[in-house]
This record gives sequence, C-alpha cells and structure tokens, in this order.
Amino acid sequence: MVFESLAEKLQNALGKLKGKGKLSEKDVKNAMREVKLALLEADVNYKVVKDFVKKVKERAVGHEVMDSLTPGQQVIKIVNDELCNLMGKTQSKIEFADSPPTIIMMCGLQGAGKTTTTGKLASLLKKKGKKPLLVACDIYRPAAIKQLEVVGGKVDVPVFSMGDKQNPVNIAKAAVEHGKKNGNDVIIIDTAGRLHIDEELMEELQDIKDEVKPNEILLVLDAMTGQDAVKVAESFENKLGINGVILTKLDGDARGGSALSIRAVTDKPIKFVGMGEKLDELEPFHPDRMASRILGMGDVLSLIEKAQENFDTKKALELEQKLRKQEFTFEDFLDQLQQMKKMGPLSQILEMVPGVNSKQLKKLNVDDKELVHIEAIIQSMTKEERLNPSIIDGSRRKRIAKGSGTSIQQVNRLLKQFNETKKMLKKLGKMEKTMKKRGKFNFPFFQ
Ligand SMILES: Nc1nc2c(ncn2[C@@H]2O[C@H](COP(=O)(O)OP(=O)(O)OP(=O)(O)O)[C@@H](O)[C@H]2O)c(=O)[nH]1
Repeated sequence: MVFESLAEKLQNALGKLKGKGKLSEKDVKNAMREVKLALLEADVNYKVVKDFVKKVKERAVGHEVMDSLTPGQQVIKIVNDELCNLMGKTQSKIEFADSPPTIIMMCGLQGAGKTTTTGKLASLLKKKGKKPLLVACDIYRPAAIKQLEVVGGKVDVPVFSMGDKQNPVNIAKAAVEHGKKNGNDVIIIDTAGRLHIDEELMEELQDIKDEVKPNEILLVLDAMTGQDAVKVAESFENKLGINGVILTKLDGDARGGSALSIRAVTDKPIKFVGMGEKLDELEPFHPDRMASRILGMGDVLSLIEKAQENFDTKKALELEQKLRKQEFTFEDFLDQLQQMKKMGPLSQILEMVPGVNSKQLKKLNVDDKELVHIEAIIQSMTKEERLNPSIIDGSRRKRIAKGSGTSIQQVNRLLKQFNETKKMLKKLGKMEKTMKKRGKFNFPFFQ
C-alpha cells in the first residue's frame, strides 16, 4: 500500500489525541515528536520535516485548537492542511499550448520508467480526446526505440522514429513538423536516459529544448529511490529547468519520502503518479486527496472518478432495479465482478474508502486471487445455475469445483455468501420502504 508505514505511524500518533476533550501543550509536543519520527523514517527530507513540524506545532498550540471543543480533531485537520501544503495544495495540470501542438518533453534517468510513462501519458491524453504523437529520441539504449513502438502500439498512438543514426535534436525537430502536418495536437518526446546525471546528457536535453521549445518538461522519477529522486529533481531543475514531475512506482513505495519532499525542495509540482506497470495505471496527482489517504480519511473523490471511468451507468441502473426486486443472480454478480476488476487491485480501491485505515487493511489481507477464484467458479456454472442457484446440489457442486480448479469448500462458501448477501439486500430493501413510508429518510441504496 502507498505510504503504508507512514500512514500507520501518523494515524497512531494522532489517534491518541482524537478522544481527548482537552489538550495540553505537552500532549501536542509528544504527538509531534512521533509525527517527526514517522516522517523521518518515511525518508522525508530532514529540513522539510523540521519546517513541517514547526508549522503544525505553532498552529496546534494556538486558539484555533486549544479553545475548540474537539481539539484532537483540530490537530488532525492542521496536519492534513500542512501535508497538502507540502505537496502543493492543488492539482497541477498539464499546460496546453494556446495554439497546438503542445510539446511535452519527457526526461529522467534510466530505469525510472520513462518509456512506460510516456505511453501511459499518451493513453491518458487520448482518453481526454487529444491526438498525441510519440517521438523516439533515445538513440543510445539498445531497443529503446522498439520499446516505445511496442508501448505506442498497445495504446494505439503513433510513434515517430528515425532510427538510431540521426541526432536527437534533428529527430525532435522533424517530429514536430510531422505532427503538425498530421494534425497531432500533443507531441510527447521520449528522451535518452543515463545511469547518472552527466554533462553530455544535460547538453543534449538543453539542445532539444532550445530547438523545439517544449510547453512542458516533465521529469520522470522513481519514488522507490527516495531522497535520491529528490536530488535528481534538484539537479534537473537547476541545469535544465522543469515544469513538473511524474513520480513512478508509487504503488510499491510504502515510505513516500520523495512524494512528500519534491515540491518543498524544488518548488516544482508532482503532476502525475504511476501506480502500477499497466499502461492505464497513471493518475493525476491531487495533494489534498493524497493527504487524506495518508491520514486514513479516505479519498472519496478518486473513488468516484475511478468508478465513473470504469462502470457502465446503464448497467448500474439495471442492477439497482434488480436489487430492489431481489432478482439479483450470479449472472449479475459476475458482471459486477468484472466491472470492479477494471478499477484496479482491491487493496488500492479499499484504501480510498474513508474509515478503512492502514491497520485494518493489513488485517483484511485483501487477496485479488480470491476474486479470480470466484470468477472461475461462476464461469463454471451453467446459465441455468447462475440464474437459479437453488438447483446447485451436491453433484453440481462437485462438477463446478472441478471445472473451476477450486475445492467444494470454496464453492460452498461462495454459495453461502451469495445467499447471505441476498438476504441482507432483502432486509435493506424492506428497511428502505418503511423508512420512506414514515418519511424519515431516503436510504441511499446503491447509489
Ligand atoms: N510497479 C510499477 N512499475 C513501473 C511503473 N512505471 C514503470 N514501471 C516499471 O519500471 C521498469 C522500467 O521502466 P522503463 O519505462 O523501461 O524505464 P525507462 O526509464 O524508460 O528506461 P530508459 O528508457 O532506459 O530511460 C519497467 O519494468 C516498468 O514496467 C509504476 O508506476 N509502477
């Protein structure tokens, strides 16, 4: 889970304040000591931590907290505010050119995930109605051009390349001409990476920059490299000048130090984050939402957006009707499961639900394999069985288990869960009806 250990420690430290009716300066001081340690252990830049704790402390011992009826909650709110500030308050979007094409130059060290991210970004922009063109300017790493072509093919975006015998500046220049002719409104240039920053690389990037005058220079950084990523960002900002950062592999970064330091150290925003290897796993970065995720307050907005992107509204409405009439079958269940899978790994989804904190998530031991089993079991049922599960007797259970490569116990468990869910839905439906009759409230049933 993203920020797992940091989230756990912060939630622990602040949880102690939550229930208290009154806070002493000592309470605040103790909590802040823990917050400081948690941030340092998360590999957040030392100076950033010092400033952060100072700001929170100043506010936390002021009137805004001490005179409040819920001082503990107020401190959490302050920590939340300051975490947002640390990451740049609001989302930083791509600045598109007034007259297209918008030119985006991607840079970064080898292995940060530049090529993959270039493809992800193109795919995201395409979904937003843009017509991107990818440009292969890494002529040094063997197979870099091929890799970009493969990625471009997967997201169905054209790739401009001139092989590895041409100078990258000429390639970039020709690509822009080509893009203009072909009506591409965004041109994304994949530049060469190096193992370390060296003058030659910087000069080449500067030459491309001077030639094509990009609207955006985006630096791709690997979140797992922690403070090294922050140093790379400082270097690129000083030597080349960047507009923002794309932080990759955040899905594997339990500490989160780079995400929390980059903005404060370089004054450049994180614009997107990579959340997995797949080409649709790039998300716009929202500091406010990330802060509430770290504090276990959920991220309802991202959850809704994800659902809207992946769920079919018409199907959802049909399902609601079925649920109301208790006609919910395994067919619908399978449908639901498949739609949900599109939203990403379960643990990532649950992390966005308010009230699910890092500790609970650990205990839940969410296993996506379980979903695969469930899907296999349902797929091994006949259509008749899916529509009318009550006919599934012993011998049918045996057949289904065999067909899905699971055990009879697993099949039994699923049938039991399904029956219980149906019973619960029935109860909820009844409850909603009585409440409505009494005019008490409108139960937000499956909205
Ligand atoms: N888990 C995870 N893996 C990622 C993410 N982004 C990229 N990767 C993986 O990181 C590895 C390196 O990515 P590349 O795109 O090949 O690296 P690169 O920076 O383009 O390398 P150069 O072209 O040599 O500079 C690949 O295995 C990617 O699948 C991410 O957000 N999460």
